[in-house]
Amino acid sequence: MKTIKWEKNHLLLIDQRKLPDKLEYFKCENYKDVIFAIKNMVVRGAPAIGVAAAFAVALADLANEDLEKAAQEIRNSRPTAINLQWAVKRTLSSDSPLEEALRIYREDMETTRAIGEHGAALIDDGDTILTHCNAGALACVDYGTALGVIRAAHNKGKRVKVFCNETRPLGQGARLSVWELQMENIPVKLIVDSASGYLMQQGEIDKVIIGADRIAKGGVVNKIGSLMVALAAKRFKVPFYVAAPMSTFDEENSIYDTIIEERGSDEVLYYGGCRIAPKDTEVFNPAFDIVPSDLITAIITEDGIIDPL
Ligand SMILES: CSC[C@@H](O)[C@@H](O)C(=O)COP(=O)(O)O
Repeated sequence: MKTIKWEKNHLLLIDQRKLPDKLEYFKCENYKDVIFAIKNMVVRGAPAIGVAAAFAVALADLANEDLEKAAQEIRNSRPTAINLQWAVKRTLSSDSPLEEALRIYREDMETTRAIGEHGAALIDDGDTILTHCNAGALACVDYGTALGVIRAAHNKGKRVKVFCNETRPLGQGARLSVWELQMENIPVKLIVDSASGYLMQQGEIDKVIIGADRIAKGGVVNKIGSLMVALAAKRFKVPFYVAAPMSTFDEENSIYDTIIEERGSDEVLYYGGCRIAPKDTEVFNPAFDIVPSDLITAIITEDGIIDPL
């Protein structure tokens, strides 16, 4: 299964808004369709957003659009995952944006497998692993980063079990990670986000593995709730790993310079289509948080396992 497919002159994206009930592709015929898909989370997850953005530049180029203007609009579609900026820069500075987008696409598949290989060495037979959000095949072209490590360990015959945080407000853990792991026959249990500290206190979790939207000096930015998981992991001495490609590294800025995306209030006010708070409730809905380096055991990349910056 591929999350992203290029077909001759258009892009197909698994429509992640519809999972787990329906597996459908969303067709992007021009760069504005891709921007819509990124903003509305048809496609989400840092590496997948990067690959989609690369094809958005390619689509703009094929349609003879003003490339600088299109690139700026694509860059602005979501602010936090640095893979998006990285992919736009690469395709824009290439002589053939389509060739470059296809290269980024192929590299993503190689990278996630290399992350899986390196990370699987850290997993012991019988481990129970906690993950947050979805850093799986659906967040990349395929295979995944954090879930790629789990997939690789499972494929090597290690018996692993997974707890998925549901990941409020949009439920990437419940809707996407559980779905992916079930398809791979990897034992998985869903928990509410606030249960993960209790599980660690009870000694039920051997390792935490999450993905990243940005890694820079000082720490890692990832889905809101990652910081609370990391704090509990430190308190209960559970190793806390981040799995991500080198394209997620921001070498120029401090992690505290990252723009943390704020999303709309309806994501919090409604649950499964039902309003769960009084009308006119004020909401603050940051989509990401910052895990400081001292809470991170190691970062798993395609180049090997490294210390946090
Ligand atoms: C390999 S994906 C890593 C991160 O991008 C992922 O954990 C995450 O935070 C995704 O957030 P999302 O808002 O769903 O795009």
